[in-house]
Amino acid sequence: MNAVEATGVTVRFGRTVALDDVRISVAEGDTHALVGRNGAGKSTLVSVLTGMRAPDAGSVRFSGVAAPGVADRAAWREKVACVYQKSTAVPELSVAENLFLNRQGPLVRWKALRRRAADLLEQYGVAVHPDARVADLTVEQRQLVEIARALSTGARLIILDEPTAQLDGPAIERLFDRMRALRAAGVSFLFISHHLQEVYEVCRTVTVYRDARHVLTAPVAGLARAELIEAMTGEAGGLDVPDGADRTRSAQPVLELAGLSGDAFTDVSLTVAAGEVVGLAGSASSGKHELAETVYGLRSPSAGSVSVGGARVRGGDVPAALRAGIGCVPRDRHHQGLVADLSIAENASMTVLSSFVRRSALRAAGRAAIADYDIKAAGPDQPVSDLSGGNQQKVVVARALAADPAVLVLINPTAGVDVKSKEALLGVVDAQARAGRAAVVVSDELDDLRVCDRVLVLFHGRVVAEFDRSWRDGELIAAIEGMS
Ligand SMILES: Nc1ncnc2c1ncn2[C@@H]1O[C@H](COP(=O)(O)OP(=O)(O)OP(=O)(O)O)[C@@H](O)[C@H]1O
Repeated sequence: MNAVEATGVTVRFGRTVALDDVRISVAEGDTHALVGRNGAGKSTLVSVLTGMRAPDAGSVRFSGVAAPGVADRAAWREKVACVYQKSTAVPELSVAENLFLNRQGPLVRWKALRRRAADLLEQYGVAVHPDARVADLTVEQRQLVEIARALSTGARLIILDEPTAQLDGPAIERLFDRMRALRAAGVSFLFISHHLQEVYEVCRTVTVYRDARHVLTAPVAGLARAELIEAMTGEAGGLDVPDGADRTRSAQPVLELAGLSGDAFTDVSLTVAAGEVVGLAGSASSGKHELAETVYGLRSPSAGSVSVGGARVRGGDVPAALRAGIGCVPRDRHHQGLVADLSIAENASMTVLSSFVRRSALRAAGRAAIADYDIKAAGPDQPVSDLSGGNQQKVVVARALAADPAVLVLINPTAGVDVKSKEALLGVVDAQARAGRAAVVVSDELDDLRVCDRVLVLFHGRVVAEFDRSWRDGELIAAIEGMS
């Protein structure tokens, strides 16, 4: 029996066909991966499978029974739940309130509700207090609360949309252990990820979509990585992430941090030379994000200084950092990244907007960004809100580079970006370094760090290790986890 079976699904947005007669079936108790390049149609399928959007054609059945009508939200919640990268929980409410949101009757009996919440959390082994505010939970805790909520409404199919994007290594392992235990209890998962090694680690079956079409469904065991990538890209041949080993760098310092301290990090001194790429790695609590955000002016330092080309940059002032030549790819494209209603051309040129007098020049710059960064879009005038997540991320990178900054600070630059586009984005970082720019790459993705000349590891706010190019995966991971 299939937990869910969708057939002949077509979805159109104006002239864009997001899904073209696709199918998917997730067997009961299976963990089924859905992969594909940015814009392939994965999120659109999720919206159909969760009843958020009625397809233009096609049908969905859960355990052989036709799906409820789109308006009947409660009926959908009993069938399927999706844990998105961005939380759908209400941050100001408590865990207990979120667990029973839309479920308690007209009379809310708080004491009973709290007790039921405590029982439920215990049943699913979620170590979170029912009175805790959701805003105060970690990403991992929040995901577990959402999974417990889904299971308690009776849903036996859980969709995880890039669940590991914001988790560190140990939290990812804990999530996978939990998925395996739930699978043994008959829960089915549809797992969406751009990390193919995760697909191999936790999934049994994989489906590939390409350009809105179904291309392949196969057992994961026995499917070679090269075959999987070929199904996704339509091209034979592996991937080639540039490692920049042949890059030359000068001794000329560009970015200098002197005794920099701030939110969650202490006394960091670092010099990045022209043509050099420095990686910053560390767990979620290591302070690496706060350090990078202080460098590009989002946070104020409590001590120390940031200088570019010998000139000190005013702290806590993003426009001042930009004027000093520091371009950034921020952590969260939803909040600090893009203006959803503006076009690709406008967003990509935001850092240099005043230099465009003519609309045609702006559009030409937008067209160039689409070509350079491999953005799947209808054209430069398309609002970024219409783009898939990975394609929005590419616009953020294009924007950071438009002003031709002397220093690039990139936080998780390839988050949500498909394997093939990752190659292109890291190629851009490599090319920038070759052109004499300096770059700081903040990431735990080993592929992102391979483009770096050296990698600093932070632990509890301090630099605890430094690796040159010859690092091995195991030793870097051990240092990130504080075991070196
Ligand atoms: N609201 C919308 N209006 C117009 N086009 C849209 C809209 N939502 C999605 N699209 C288009 O539909 C196509 C499929 O997008 P979708 O978000 O499903 O891709 P995806 O496979 O999830 O990509 P990613 O890996 O980047 O998240 C894309 O071409 C996208 O631009």
